[in-house]
Amino acid sequence: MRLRSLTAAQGPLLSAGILLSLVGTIAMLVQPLLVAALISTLVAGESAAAEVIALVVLFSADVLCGAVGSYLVARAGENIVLDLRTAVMSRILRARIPAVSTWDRGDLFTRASADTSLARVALSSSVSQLATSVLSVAGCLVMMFVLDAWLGLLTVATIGVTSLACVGLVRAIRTSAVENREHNSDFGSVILSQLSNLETVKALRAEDAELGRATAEASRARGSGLKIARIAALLTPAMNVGTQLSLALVIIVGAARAGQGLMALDALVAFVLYLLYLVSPLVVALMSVSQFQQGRAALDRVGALTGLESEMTVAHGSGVPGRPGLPDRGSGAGELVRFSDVRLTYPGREEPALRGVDLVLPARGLSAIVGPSGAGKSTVFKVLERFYEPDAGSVLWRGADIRSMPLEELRGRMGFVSQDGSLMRGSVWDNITLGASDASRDAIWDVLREVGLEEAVRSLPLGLDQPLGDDGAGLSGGQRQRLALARVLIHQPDLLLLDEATAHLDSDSEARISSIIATLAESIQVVLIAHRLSSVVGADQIIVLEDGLVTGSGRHGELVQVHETYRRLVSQQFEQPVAGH
Ligand SMILES: Nc1ncnc2c1ncn2[C@@H]1O[C@H](COP(=O)(O)OP(=O)(O)OP(=O)(O)O)[C@@H](O)[C@H]1O
Repeated sequence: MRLRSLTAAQGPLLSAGILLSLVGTIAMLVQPLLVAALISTLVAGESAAAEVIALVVLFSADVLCGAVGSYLVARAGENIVLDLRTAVMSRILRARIPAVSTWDRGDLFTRASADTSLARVALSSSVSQLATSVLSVAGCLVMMFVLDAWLGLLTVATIGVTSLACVGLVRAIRTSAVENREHNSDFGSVILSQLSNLETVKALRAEDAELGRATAEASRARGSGLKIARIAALLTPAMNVGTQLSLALVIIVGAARAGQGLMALDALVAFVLYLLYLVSPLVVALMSVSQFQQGRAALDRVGALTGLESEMTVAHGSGVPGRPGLPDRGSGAGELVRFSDVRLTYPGREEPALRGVDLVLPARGLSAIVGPSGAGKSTVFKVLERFYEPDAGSVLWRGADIRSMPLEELRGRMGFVSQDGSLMRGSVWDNITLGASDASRDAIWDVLREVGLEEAVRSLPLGLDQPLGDDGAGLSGGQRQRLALARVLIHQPDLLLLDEATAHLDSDSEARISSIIATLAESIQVVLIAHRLSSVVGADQIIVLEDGLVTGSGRHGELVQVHETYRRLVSQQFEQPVAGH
């Protein structure tokens, strides 16, 4: 993401807007001169029609150019925000999982939403305001010196001292703006985590504590926001004092000079008009420098996301020989996946999650990975999906190293369903076509039928267009899981990975999903991670993972005979005494 090039793309629009605003400013600058000419003509008792017409034209040009110019600048600003947001989201969505997981989610959220919006101020409106106001100030000063150099010097001396004092205020605003962005971001992180865990907060009766946490963060943001407001509030009055002082001096000295015949009366009127015109652009110039500083603080935060490492940089051939592209479905001797001595330690962790895993998944059938909590079961899936790269060892897909394959195609051959199904905001249709935008209506109904959801979806008030909310609200837990299953089946995967996909379901829903899985396992490889061993006893292969190592594999009957940990897990689940007996 190159911020400069994003702004450069809007350069023509921004320049056109600034140019028009400048034309408007020039039209404004000429007005006092015309007023002076009008006065002299009237005093001389001549016709002032030409001056009046010229004044009307100038006023109209001032208004029209100013309005169109500021619209173009605003448009360029909105375009910059859009480009910036697209670039930021492309960075985030294409980043490597380990790179993203080092960031706080709320922080990423604020950078992508609020900070990109503030960046617009820095890149468009404040730049344009600065250009027009600096031109106005310079133009006014030049005209004032042309009218009367002594009065000009007097003005520069009084207003100059005030402006210098204000520059210090602007610097202080920048420091507070950086602090305020951080505080707002912290507040965003807190509310994001609270919104994602609203039910847990309620169940734990932690509303008051959480409200306290949110209020504390909001108060910190208010504190730094007020600090900015206090400094910014001083800017205009400080400038006003300078102007009033200068106005009083100009009128006194000007009147004296006019009395001595050193200055014409119409020139004095024009001078005073220029002085009045000078104040507002001067304040705007200072304010836009302060706004620019605030926008820069936001822009720096957005720019920091350029450091997110993209998956594209690790997607292909990390020094691993092998032809690119996915191997044919027939290759690999009926073997779909082979892990050989796979080792992985998560970034920032000392203990490895996988210590040399060896396993084989055939092209068809049902495999289960079982083992104690923290044994590394989910990590096996993460390695397969290439969310994390192993530190050592290799993973083969139909005989070819997965590092030599296009990431998109590799993931396209796998379907992954997590514990909660992770439905997205949107309709049933949006969820099923996620990553499969070209799926036909018939194909969608086919997969819904396959997972036994056709009736349920047809009975929804809006059918496929029924909005589901963030977590699929509107569907039962079992239906959500089946919808998540339908969403991956539409891609016709060769390998289905189910991470505790039935953990939250009642036995009826679990049985329905188990029967769907059994049917699928006749044609593809299905791998289950399951704590409930009842769902894996019929598996063709059960892999026992302990502390990052495969300590056994086989069918249920065999493992019960020979594997100590598996026997213990089975006895814990099937032979628990019933409460009260
Ligand atoms: N993103 C991560 N960053 C750092 N450590 C992690 C991460 N994910 C998992 N771990 C650690 O790696 C080890 C294996 O985790 P994993 O989730 O694979 O275990 P699991 O067998 O699936 O556990 P469970 O059955 O409880 O879900 C654990 O010690 C865990 O704390």
